[in-house]
Amino acid sequence: MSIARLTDAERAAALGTLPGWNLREDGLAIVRTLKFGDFNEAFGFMTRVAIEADKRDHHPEWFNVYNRVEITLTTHDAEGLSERDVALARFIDGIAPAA
Ligand SMILES: C[C@H](O)[C@H](O)[C@H]1CNC2=NC(N)=NC(=O)C2=N1
Repeated sequence: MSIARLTDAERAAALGTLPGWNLREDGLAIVRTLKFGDFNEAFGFMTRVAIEADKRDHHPEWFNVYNRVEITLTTHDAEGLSERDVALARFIDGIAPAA
């Protein structure tokens, strides 16, 4: 199933509503780094994201060391950013610790 890549205008509008996220250099993904108190908190968060991501069939690319989680969201099917990335970013923001 294919999904549309956001237009430049749609992408800019979405980023304006996602202050924690930055556009990757190539413009094809959004990224956010989160810090937690310790590994247990970080992995608990990752578990909640993983369960939701699997329900959505939309999965993050991520990297974890101890209390740090770097998340990249992109849509392979769209070869870039889609509304599914924006939706997952909003879910993540909803369970992320206050900055
Ligand atoms: C076959 C399967 O539905 C696809 O590979 C899904 C799974 N998870 C996915 N996750 C992300 N981030 N992008 C995708 O395009 C994607 N596609």
